[in-house]
Amino acid sequence: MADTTSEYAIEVNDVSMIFNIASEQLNNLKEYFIKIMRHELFFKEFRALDHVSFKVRRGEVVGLVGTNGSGKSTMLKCIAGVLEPSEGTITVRGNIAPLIELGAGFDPELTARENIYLNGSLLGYSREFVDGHLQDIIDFAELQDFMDMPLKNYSSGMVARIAFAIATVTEPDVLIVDETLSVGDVFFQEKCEQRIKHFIESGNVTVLFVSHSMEQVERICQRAIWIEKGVQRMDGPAAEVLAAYSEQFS
Ligand SMILES: Nc1ncnc2c1ncn2[C@@H]1O[C@H](COP(=O)(O)OP(=O)(O)OP(=O)(O)O)[C@@H](O)[C@H]1O
Repeated sequence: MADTTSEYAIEVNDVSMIFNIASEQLNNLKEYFIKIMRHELFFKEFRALDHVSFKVRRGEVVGLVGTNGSGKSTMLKCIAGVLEPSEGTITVRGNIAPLIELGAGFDPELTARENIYLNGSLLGYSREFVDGHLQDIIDFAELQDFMDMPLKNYSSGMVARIAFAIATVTEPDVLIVDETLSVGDVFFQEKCEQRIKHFIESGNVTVLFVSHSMEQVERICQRAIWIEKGVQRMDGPAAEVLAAYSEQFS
């Protein structure tokens, strides 16, 4: 049962994520095993997140910004529970709808319709729930004529449509949106933004949003957190953080 007493939906407490990366380039698995057996393979630590802490209030809409490779997706994956942080703790209160990796939670060999059931079950929806909401999902995605086509034949934008439609068919407590939406066409992006705005207006949904479009972050988010090379640089009102972020690179 979710703890609904705290005012915070997300608490990130001193989180670091360390990846071990091979210190040399190997061409194939055979070379890799030979090196391992000979104890010749060395790893170096790479800190993708370095002591990051922040709290997000219930109903708050927060944008994560930063240049390529600065750790935004890693942060979202840790919050979604896909990755376990190397150090620190994360608490999420309520059910979470993560839209972080396009195609995650889908089977390319199955049809779109079958994938709706598969992905729905991963989000914790019962079969009866999906039965009752199937038409809403199909209508929102606008893919009625493609429901019996295997997902492997879908374009990335079509997959994004299905993924967003399933994850948002009911109001989640926490919605996490990585750049998955950017592969959708402008009309679909606009439709998703309207749905996110509707959630925001309800005041019940906490949204964590990653986008490289500063204009979009400023339009949707009240607050922004800037992460650069794994380090939290700034946390504050979206307009102020975005101004400092642009200033840095101008
Ligand atoms: N599984 C992994 N193993 C090793 N390194 C990784 C792994 N996942 C991510 N990284 C590294 O961590 C860093 C942060 O990556 P991340 O995807 O979180 O950045 P990002 O801010 O989301 O970037 P972008 O804006 O390009 O999407 C990058 O240098 C990336 O190469």
